[in-house]
Amino acid sequence: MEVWEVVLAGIICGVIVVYGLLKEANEWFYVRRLGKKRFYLPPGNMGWPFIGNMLSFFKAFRSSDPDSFISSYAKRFGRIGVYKAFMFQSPTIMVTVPETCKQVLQDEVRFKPGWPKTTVRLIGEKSFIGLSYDEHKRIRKLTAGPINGKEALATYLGFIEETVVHTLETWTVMGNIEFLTHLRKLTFKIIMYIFLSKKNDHLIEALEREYTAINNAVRAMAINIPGFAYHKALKARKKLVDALQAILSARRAERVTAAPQAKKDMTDALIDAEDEKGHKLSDEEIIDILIMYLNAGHESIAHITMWATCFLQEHEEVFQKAKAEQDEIVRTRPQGQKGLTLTEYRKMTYLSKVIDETLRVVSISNIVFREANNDVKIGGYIIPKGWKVAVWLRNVHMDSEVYPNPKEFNPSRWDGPPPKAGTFLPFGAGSRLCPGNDFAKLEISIFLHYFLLNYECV
Ligand code: HEM
Repeated sequence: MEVWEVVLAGIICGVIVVYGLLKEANEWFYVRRLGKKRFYLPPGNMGWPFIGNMLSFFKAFRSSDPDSFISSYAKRFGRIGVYKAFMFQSPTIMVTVPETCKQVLQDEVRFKPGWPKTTVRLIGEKSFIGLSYDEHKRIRKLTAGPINGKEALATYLGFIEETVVHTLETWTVMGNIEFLTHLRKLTFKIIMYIFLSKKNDHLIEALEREYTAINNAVRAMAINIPGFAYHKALKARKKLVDALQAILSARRAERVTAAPQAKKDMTDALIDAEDEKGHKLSDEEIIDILIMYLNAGHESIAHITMWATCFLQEHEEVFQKAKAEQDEIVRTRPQGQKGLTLTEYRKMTYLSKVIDETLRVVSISNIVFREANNDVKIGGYIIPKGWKVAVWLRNVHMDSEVYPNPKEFNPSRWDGPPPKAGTFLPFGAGSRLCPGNDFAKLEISIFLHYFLLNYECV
């Protein structure tokens, strides 16, 4: 054998050994240390050191078939709805079918929020995703009613309507517009008014830009180097914190000198909030809660509104049916009544199906994260204490056993009785169910009402 052949054989053997070692590294490091418990882990694979399964995850979400990542597990291991993986730098159990997702979301004792550290750093340690069990309950009670309650919806309806009508009129004279960008501006304007009573366009545009930078990085690799999305997002968060601190300080100063206001917004409610021991929220806590609410309260609505508008445009029959319903609402309106009422909104039954179908097909919050407080048995397998749980809401909505022909946009699939518990989770479930779900549907409906009556995209 020639020397070069020996060297080449050595290199090939070396590469194979290193490949094998790297491929098993996460398995040895995270799985073997579980002792006998490891035999009760669900099937799956732990991917490569540090990056785990993230390369195939990103590849799928950048392709035209984002569901290929999770469906590859079902193909390899069967539709068992629980798989092990290594994602966002943590050993993770992925739950993917209605039964397992529901079990995790409804168990707030054995599961706490488990968002990747990088997401928590962007949204805030003191925001909802970082709050302890008791703090979370208190802040929910304080903020969910004033957003989603019947009285709140009736109060906000007028402002949402006025802003939508004005914005649509402005767009018609702007020529070609980037639809999502402008929808984001619209939805941000609305949430800024509700939380901070701010109508200043310049301020709203500046803050919305920072949110766009944050949202671009929520699912990006956490590389804090200039030029990378995560680095830009951290800088954007700092700017947001500074701007909100200035607003909050000004509000506190105003409240000392000015007479008490009859009209209070959510910032006032957060300043006034007190627990049973008389503790008030610090500025840091209020700012993180605001950062999360302002973000959650505009980004998803903008995306769902955009998709619903596109689906309506693409499906002539659905468009005509939805338009007929809105025409009828206006036609039967009492004389002299200007604008929409909550009663009219409740009559938009077909439009509600269009929105639910959009929420299902798009599944904008495709995954939510938890962490196991203890070893938890699920579907006959174990989720070890400290492991993350990725609750794959999108997979529930794309499950052909629940929704035949799941990729098809078909509002009529909602004609029958309401969906079975755990099969429709666009807003999550359990104690962390989205507190803005009714508000979101109201805002999307108002936009679509005016769009259907007076406009079309060209
Ligand atoms: C189409 C629109 C929306 C969608 C699809 C959506 C989806 C979701 C989902 C899936 C969760 C659950 C997260 C989890 O279980 O960890 C959630 C939580 C949350 N959402 Fe929404 N959301 C929308 C609109 C809104 C609006 C309008 C607001 C505020 C006005 C809002 C505020 C929040 C907050 C504060 C949480 C955290 C709740 C908690 O941890 O207790 N969302 N949202």
